[in-house]
Amino acid sequence: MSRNAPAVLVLADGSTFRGFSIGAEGQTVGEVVFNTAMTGYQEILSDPSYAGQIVTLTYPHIGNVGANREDLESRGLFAAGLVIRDLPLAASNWRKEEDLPAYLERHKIVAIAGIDTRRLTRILRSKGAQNGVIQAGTIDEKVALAAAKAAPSMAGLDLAKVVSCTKGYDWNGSLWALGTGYKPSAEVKFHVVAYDYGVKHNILRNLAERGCKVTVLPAQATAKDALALKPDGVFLSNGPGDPEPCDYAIKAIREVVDSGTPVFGICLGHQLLGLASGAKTMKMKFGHHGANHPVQDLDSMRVHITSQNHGFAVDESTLPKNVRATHKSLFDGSLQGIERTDQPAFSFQGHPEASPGPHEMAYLFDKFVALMEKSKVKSK
Ligand SMILES: NC(=O)CC[C@H](N)C(=O)O
Repeated sequence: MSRNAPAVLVLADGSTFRGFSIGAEGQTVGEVVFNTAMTGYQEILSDPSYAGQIVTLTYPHIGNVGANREDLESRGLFAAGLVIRDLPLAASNWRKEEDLPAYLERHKIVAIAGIDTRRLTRILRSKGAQNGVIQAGTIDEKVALAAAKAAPSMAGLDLAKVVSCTKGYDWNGSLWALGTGYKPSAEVKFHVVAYDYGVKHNILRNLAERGCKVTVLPAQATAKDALALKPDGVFLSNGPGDPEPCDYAIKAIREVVDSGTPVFGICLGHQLLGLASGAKTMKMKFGHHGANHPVQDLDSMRVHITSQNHGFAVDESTLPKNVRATHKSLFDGSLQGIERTDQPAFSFQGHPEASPGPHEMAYLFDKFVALMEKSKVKSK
């Protein structure tokens, strides 16, 4: 498609934004959310948790560094669409392989630039996340509005099993470093089974960096499948959609936790651990999507700046007696972390793996390793 073809974003409430296309031609439908991270558009686009969502980036200049093969967080791009204010004329970076529009087109992502993302963000913030449609190339705003109105709500959608791997595999490779790129996995000390509900690769790299051999299993693997591998710990990944309909995962997690195996969950994995422990989850108004969210660790009372991407949350008022709150968002007071008091299981709502974002929560990976160490010693 010719660059600068017309494009439109229409929200279900009728709000219409006219701009130009910077990606594939066609129409895309999704829940429109905004992300305030100033860097990391490639990691965001390739985070499977964004399946079914059109992402608006509030930082105004997107595309400055182009795209490369290294900054992928999964096997491809998962966001349903991209909305930005301004695409710089030139992209430049020593790792750049192509520019953002070519990258979006190749991955068939419909994307719009040149709209007032501040107006859009204010609508999403005051009314809440809502469905929307981007059309690029051929425009029919009436059709776009009808499609936005007809799109299903994110509440009630099980997308984890849709994006998950279909076959288990062994993960290889640890964190990226300047000069070396991705390092090989560290010497193996633990075996972790990771449930893939839409896992981000930097989580697996963080585990490998700490001496974990990681076996990734599909979302619908049973507890028996996981425990048959005799893991030192089980990891529950991030992922898209509503956690509540994922009954297969909730059942498996309950059984894994009851076995006494150390468990660590991130984002969707955190919400699923909450549900498996008897708590309830709820849909938030516009969620948390960004890389600068203050979260307080309720044990140390320290405040950490964190990476976030979620539209659902565990409802703190529903926590049963054997679950305690460990972290809290200082933006809205919502629950950010939990820990079981009767089993070695804990979880975090934000993203300790960053990618993009600050690394201040990486201590949670160390906590998981310490739990595995302790339970290894106990079972000897
Ligand atoms: N990043 C995630 O794992 C997101 C979890 C869930 N889909 C939510 O929106 O809350």
